[in-house]
Amino acid sequence: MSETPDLAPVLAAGWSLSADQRAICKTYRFPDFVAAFGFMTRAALWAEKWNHHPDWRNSYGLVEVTLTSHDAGGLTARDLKLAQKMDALA
Ligand SMILES: C[C@H](O)[C@H](O)[C@H]1CNC2=NC(N)=NC(=O)C2=N1
Repeated sequence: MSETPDLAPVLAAGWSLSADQRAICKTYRFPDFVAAFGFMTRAALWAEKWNHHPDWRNSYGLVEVTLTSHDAGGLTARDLKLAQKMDALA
């Protein structure tokens, strides 16, 4: 973790640390595809604005998100910031 972010707030919010500790993950569940994709669309606009993009998978109302800073090879404050934004948008 190059910028040694404080993970406590996002872990308390339901994110989990990957086994290699280089990413945080969370699964969101929405009532249907439109709600899930609406969330993804709102999150995508923030991701693009901040030039920090999620790795994610969607299946109907489910959105599995992994956040890591590929350029840093691990977690940075950018992941925490996007995680908190995604929670606010969900
Ligand atoms: C060229 C551009 O700045 C990079 O590809 C950005 C874009 N979004 C990114 N998102 C994430 N999560 N990690 C990165 O390293 C990253 N790099």
